Amino acid sequence: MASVLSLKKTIYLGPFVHSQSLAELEICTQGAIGVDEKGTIAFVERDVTEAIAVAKHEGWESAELVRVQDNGFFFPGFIDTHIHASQYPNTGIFGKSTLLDWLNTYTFPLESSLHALSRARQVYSRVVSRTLSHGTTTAAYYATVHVASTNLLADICLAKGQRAFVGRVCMNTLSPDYYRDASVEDAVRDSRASIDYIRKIDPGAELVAPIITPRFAPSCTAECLSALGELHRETGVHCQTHISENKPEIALVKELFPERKSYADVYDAAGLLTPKMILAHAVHLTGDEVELIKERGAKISHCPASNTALTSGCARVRELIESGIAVGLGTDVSGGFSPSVLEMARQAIWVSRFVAMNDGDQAKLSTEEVLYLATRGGAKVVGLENKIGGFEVGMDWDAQMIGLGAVSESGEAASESEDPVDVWGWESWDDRVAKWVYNGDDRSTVAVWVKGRLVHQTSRYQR
Ligand SMILES: O=c1[nH]c(=O)c2nc[nH]c2[nH]1
Ligand SMILES: [Zn+2]
Repeated sequence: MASVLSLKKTIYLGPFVHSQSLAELEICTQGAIGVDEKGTIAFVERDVTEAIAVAKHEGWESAELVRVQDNGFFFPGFIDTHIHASQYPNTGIFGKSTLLDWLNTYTFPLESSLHALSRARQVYSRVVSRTLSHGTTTAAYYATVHVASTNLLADICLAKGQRAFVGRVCMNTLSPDYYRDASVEDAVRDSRASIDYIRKIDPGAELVAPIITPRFAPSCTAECLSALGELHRETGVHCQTHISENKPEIALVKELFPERKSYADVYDAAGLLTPKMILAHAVHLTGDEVELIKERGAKISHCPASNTALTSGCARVRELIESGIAVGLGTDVSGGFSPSVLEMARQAIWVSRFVAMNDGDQAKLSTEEVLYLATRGGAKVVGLENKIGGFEVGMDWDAQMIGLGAVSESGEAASESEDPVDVWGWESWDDRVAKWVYNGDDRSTVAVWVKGRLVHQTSRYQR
């Protein structure tokens, strides 16, 4: 990884957009954001000329200047709160399956094949590059049960400069013979080995941190969940798992854990329902479970594309948000078919419309709201809300430069790039942002920074 000390003071000039609250975006059309040698935001100026922005800040006279290109704006990096790095080759491959048969048919065979480090390297290099190209600056990754390849994923995130939580998957029951933990002791020993390794390569968790990862209740015995709960208590490491994704899964949990009041209670009894737990899906939670999750301070990753692809259901995101639970977005590759959080923002909007068709208009999520979930909401879910998700003094410069294609008076695109968004010049800024949300893709992501380091750029990016 390039040393952060090699960064130069840089002023990012031009429009910027970020969330101020769930419903409110700040759109500053003439901004100047100063980022110091450590990649931290030192100042945020609004409505100033370039010359004034530079002159106002002593010691910044020779700072590098990076200007927004192509009719665009700076936007905080996206946070993918739930993604299976190991499933990336299967994106789009799910047929008509639902969760439990999808796992056996498509997922376990692929994951088990990543014990081969050469294959793991190929898959993990690609998924980290691809998610960076879509503006994902932070990801909460599931790897596989294999320690060496899980550790390799952490190495790759660090080398490519992506902020990440990397989890070695635990599964000691109801799993295929060829892909499982042989015992609770193995699950704990191997989780610990991966935690130790990741803490060694990035001791201050500047970029990469471990995350304890029981796959989900059906694939872990009560003893295994409790042992992982104890490991969580002992190490203070974050946790991630799945909850209430589809109805047969919930019925199975009831059958496997008859003594527990609910699916959420299974995790609570194991000491896993804490403020550092990320629960993916949460489609069919009962009111009591929502209350329990809220009380414990656990977080939720909403995975709209996956929930639709595997016909799991439509999560009632408005209710979750209104209950006070922190919610972010997850691609859930490869239940989800796309590694793009922007696509998840769109999918979250669509799913909320389907909920609204039954429950009423208050269920609808707005463009502003899904952008909040993709950034500030996600930051809360991974416990980094003071560091990432917005443009505030003291936060890290985890950002993307968005470019939109200008159309000239003759009707031709001003640049030769095949930009997916045409801007005519007569749109309001709110409309430009909406056009990006509905039409943008990785071609709109001109450049991406994590902690001030340039980690992705397209040929359009010029310094
Ligand atoms: O969407 C999902 N993807 C998975 O890999 C998985 N494992 C358990 N439950 C799961 N749900
Ligand atoms: Zn998942």
